Amino acid sequence: MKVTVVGAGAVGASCAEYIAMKNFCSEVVLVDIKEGFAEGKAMDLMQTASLNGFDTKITGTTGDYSKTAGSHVAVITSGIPRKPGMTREELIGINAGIVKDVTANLVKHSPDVIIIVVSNPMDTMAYLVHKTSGLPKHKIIGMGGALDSARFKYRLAEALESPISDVDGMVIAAHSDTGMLPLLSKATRNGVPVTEFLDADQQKYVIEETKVGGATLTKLLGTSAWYAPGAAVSVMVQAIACDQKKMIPCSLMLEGEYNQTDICLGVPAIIGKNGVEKIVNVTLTVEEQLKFAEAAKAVREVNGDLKF
Ligand SMILES: O=C(O)C[C@H](O)C(=O)O
Repeated sequence: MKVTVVGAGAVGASCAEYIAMKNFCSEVVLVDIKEGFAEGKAMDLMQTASLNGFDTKITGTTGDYSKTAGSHVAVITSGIPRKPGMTREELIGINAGIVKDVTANLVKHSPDVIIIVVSNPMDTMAYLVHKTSGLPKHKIIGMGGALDSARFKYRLAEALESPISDVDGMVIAAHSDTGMLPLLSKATRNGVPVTEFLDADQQKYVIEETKVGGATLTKLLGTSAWYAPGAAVSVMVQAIACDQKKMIPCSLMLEGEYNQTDICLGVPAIIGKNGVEKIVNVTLTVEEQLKFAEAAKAVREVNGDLKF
């Protein structure tokens, strides 16, 4: 299994590192436009191989996409991250052009590739890849839900004062500060609804902190996060590489599911060797349905700024 990660910045390098550490891929190719940067990151990571006990070969290239030929999966992290005070949506002007070019280069050299989109605004960038790549829809997956769900579980465990391994929960809808929909109604602590443990204020805290999870880190770090995004990507790539049929919330092109059409939004899906094996229809409460529709409206407005 050959995986390409485009963008060797903090997020891309973190993706490559976690993928390699899990030792399920033969090769990871890092691509960057900054001269020598991807090669340097690849070499540094390879020098951890004997220390960390992995056999994945990591190589780097400065923009030579011929080196990515035959990739089964490609991860797009390219573009600029947000700065404190910015929304993800504000990045569309610069990132759309970059994501479009990267997609064309990837598909040219790996026509059967499965693309995982990380660049922001992620739901809109995933939509752009659908509109420009020519790939079938099961091969384009936006990374947001896996990350947002991990942040939800972190906040749930914090409020419950429980180990994270006791907690399960999922975030769907948009990967944005306002459009995320943490499904509190379905979150559990060892099978028991978390609503039986948390009062209204605690529930509100968990939901609000989850939604601004990325913004909180951006404020603390001065740029956006990388460890959890990298780990989330590695879980998705592993689900594909090992045909795990794992249920992961991802930003997918909807054609009627959740009452939406022609839009990429976060929904639970079974991820396996073909990419998206199946979208899972979860019954939402009326309030959740309304929030999902509101998130869709906002993403649609951002999508309207795209030029193909
Ligand atoms: O928050 C960001 O801008 C980056 C990423 O989408 C994240 O959620 O960490």
